[in-house]
Order: sequence, then structure tokens, then C-alpha cells
Amino acid sequence: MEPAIKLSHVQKAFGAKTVLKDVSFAIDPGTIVGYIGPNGAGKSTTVKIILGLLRQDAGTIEINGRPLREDDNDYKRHIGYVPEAVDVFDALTAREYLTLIGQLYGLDEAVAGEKAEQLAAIVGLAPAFDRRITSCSKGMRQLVLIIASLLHDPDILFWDEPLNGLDANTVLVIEEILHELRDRGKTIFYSSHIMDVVQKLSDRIILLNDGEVQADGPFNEITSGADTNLQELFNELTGFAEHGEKAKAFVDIVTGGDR
Ligand SMILES: Nc1ncnc2c1ncn2[C@@H]1O[C@H](COP(=O)(O)OP(=O)(O)OP(=O)(O)O)[C@@H](O)[C@H]1O
Repeated sequence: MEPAIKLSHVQKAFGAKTVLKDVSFAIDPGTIVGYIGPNGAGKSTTVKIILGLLRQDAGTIEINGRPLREDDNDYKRHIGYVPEAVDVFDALTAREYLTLIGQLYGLDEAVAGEKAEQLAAIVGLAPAFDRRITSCSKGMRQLVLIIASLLHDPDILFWDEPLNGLDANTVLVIEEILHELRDRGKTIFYSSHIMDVVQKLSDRIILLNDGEVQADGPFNEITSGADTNLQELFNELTGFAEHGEKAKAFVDIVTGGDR
């Protein structure tokens, strides 16, 4: 079986700053991967390179066994993407936006609209479906983005903070949807800073630190079965132990001095 996503020795620098030093991993279809790392580690840069929004300086990327070339846009039909923040479609209603996205992916207008409406009804978005997105709550907007990423039934999903702004009930539904998609052979590659969600949701965790893969495997493997959680492991691997002192110094400045 070809890996759904394969990166081999990918490097990227912005000017003098090397952001990805030598990133390699291969992900089998039907896997949920949590891609984690400190702010600025290079997670979004990796995803943008895979999506063809940025060009790597060195290394290769394969999607479903096919090496990506600069002029190749075909593979994007197999990909669904939830960006972290999008503001461009505020003037449209959810129905208009989703129908448009469906059409861009080659669906017939009526089919796209109907599919979007059915999906929206299941996740509780029906009351907002014909409202302008600008009047939607943060969670509703996130649901619109999630539906938009799935309309064309992609094989591979890239989701950035997929549960952003969703209430606890909706989180459960989306988690189940992700598991269901995975069980049907879809590959989900997502970034999040919420470690308990990553620990719970991921079949495999890839920790990027300072442009390098520092840990890669199922939670139990990367913790070697130790009695810890992902938050603690993250703090340990990324060398961060001084949160208490930082918080105290910060609040000392806010309040004008020590207690
Ligand atoms: N277009 C750009 N030009 C210059 N530097 C950039 C550009 N895009 C990203 N960077 C830098 O590359 C580094 C990695 O950024 P990236 O957005 O990939 O990090 P990240 O791991 O996704 O972080 P976060 O968790 O904060 O979203 C950062 O230092 C960022 O400032």
C-alpha cells in the first residue's frame, strides 16, 4: 500500500531562517495523525508546502504514491483543507459559500447545495444555513469550514485546530466523524495545541520542534508506556519547565510588584 502522504528530507528556509531542517515521514491511509509542536516550529509551513501554497527548498513530497510537481494541481481534488482562520467569505451565506466551494471541486450546483444542507442539518447548522457568515458564531463558522473541506469526499484531510470554537457536544460529533472517516480509509492530518484532544484522537503523533521531527509514533510508543500525558511529554521534549516562574514574573509586572 502506498503511503497517503510521504515527505522525504523536506527543507525550507525564509531568508536566513531555516524553518524545516530535514523533515521526513510516511503516513498510511486510514490514519489520524496529530501534528504538534511549539509556536513557530514549522507546522503550517509543512502543510502549506504539501498543499502547494509554498515551495520547499529541498526534498520530495508524494501524495498517494505520486511525487508532487510544481504544475500539478490534480492531486488537490483528493485533499480537504480546514485553515485556521478565514475571513474572505463573510458576505456570503453558508449555503452560498458551500455551494460555491462544492462547484469549485467539480460538483453540480444543485448537488453541492443539497449535500451541504444535509451535512449542515446533522451538525446543527440548519438555523444558520441561510444567514450571512458574518453573523455566524465562531463555532458555526468552524462547522462551515469543516463541511467545506468534506464536500468533494477527499481521501486526505488537513485540518488546522479542527475543534476550534466548537461546544462540547459538537466536539464529540466531530471526533466521531473523524473516527468514522478514518475507518473508511481516509487519512486525517491535523494540527492542534490542545494536547488532551491530540492524545485522545490521534493514532499517531508527530512532534515537530525547531524544524525537526522530535517524536513520531502512537501515544503509547512515544511515551514508552510511562505514566505521563502528552502535555507533560510535550513540555519535557520541547525543554519547557519554567512556566511557574514565567507566570509569576508576568503577573508581577501586571500588578506592579511581588505579592
Ligand atoms: N512567509 C513567511 N516569511 C517569513 N517567515 C515565515 C513565513 N511563514 C512562516 N514564517 C516563519 O516560519 C516559522 C514557522 O512558522 P509556522 O507558521 O510554520 O509555525 P507553526 O508551527 O505553524 O506555528 P503556530 O503553532 O504558531 O501556528 C516562524 O518563525 C514564522 O515566523
